[in-house]
Amino acid sequence: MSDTVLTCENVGIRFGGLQAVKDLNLKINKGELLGLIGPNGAGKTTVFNMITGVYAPTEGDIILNGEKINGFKPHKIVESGIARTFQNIRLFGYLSVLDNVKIAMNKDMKYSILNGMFRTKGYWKEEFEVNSKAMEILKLFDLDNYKQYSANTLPYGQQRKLEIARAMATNPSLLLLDEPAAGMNPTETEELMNTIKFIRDKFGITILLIEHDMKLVLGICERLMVLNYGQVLAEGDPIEVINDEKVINAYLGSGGA
Ligand SMILES: Nc1ncnc2c1ncn2[C@@H]1O[C@H](COP(=O)(O)OP(=O)(O)OP(=O)(O)O)[C@@H](O)[C@H]1O
Repeated sequence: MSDTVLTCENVGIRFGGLQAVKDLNLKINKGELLGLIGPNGAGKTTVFNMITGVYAPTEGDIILNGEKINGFKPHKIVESGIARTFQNIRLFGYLSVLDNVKIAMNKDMKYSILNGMFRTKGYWKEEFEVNSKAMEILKLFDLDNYKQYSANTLPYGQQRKLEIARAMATNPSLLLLDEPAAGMNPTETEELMNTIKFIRDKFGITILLIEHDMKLVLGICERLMVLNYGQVLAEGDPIEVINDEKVINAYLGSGGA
């Protein structure tokens, strides 16, 4: 079996007259940590939106573990094994930390509405299992002590961590992180870097990451791809890529995004 988890073949998308992404060719191998960078408006989030089924590409194919997934609805993409976090935190703020993780595990639950209404033995058994699994995940992220807190009462860095924990609860083979360090202070960013490395090493999960924070990018990414005006400008070893003249010029041209 191939080690490739995700392939994008000549992927593109057009919004009216704007070609937001063009001829994207991308391969990510199992366990790889790949960074997707580029100036503001380069098309990075649009790539995530196509991979996760928010937008269907107007050109090309997206293949996950050998299966063509372009055109799948977002919930089907989650079932296929892709999880993501967003630029702006999207937690259920008034729900508990534990419930935020349990909701993400919904796709694994099998009990029917009737089982739930009448609180059958099957319901309690499944509820117990889901609870235990959610607690295990919270422990991994050092969030178990906050399980009863409303998500929106956690400090910012912990909320970002909870988002990743929630994404991991869907048991993905590919995790997409959209600017996970946005708004974090240096200590929180450092902790986040350790968390990302930890989940990659512990679960052998494949991670594609959009980030503007170069310390984080260079600290954890093994390979970088740079987008500019929707096209790949450079790709390869992170240090070589960020020293590439084309890349420097693209960032300077955008005001150093
Ligand atoms: N739904 C949409 N309709 C029209 N244009 C869109 C849509 N989504 C994105 N775009 C445009 O596509 C281009 C790429 O946007 P995108 O958000 O992917 O960039 P980005 O690299 O993620 O930027 P940033 O770093 O600022 O988040 C931009 O010109 C944007 O305005």
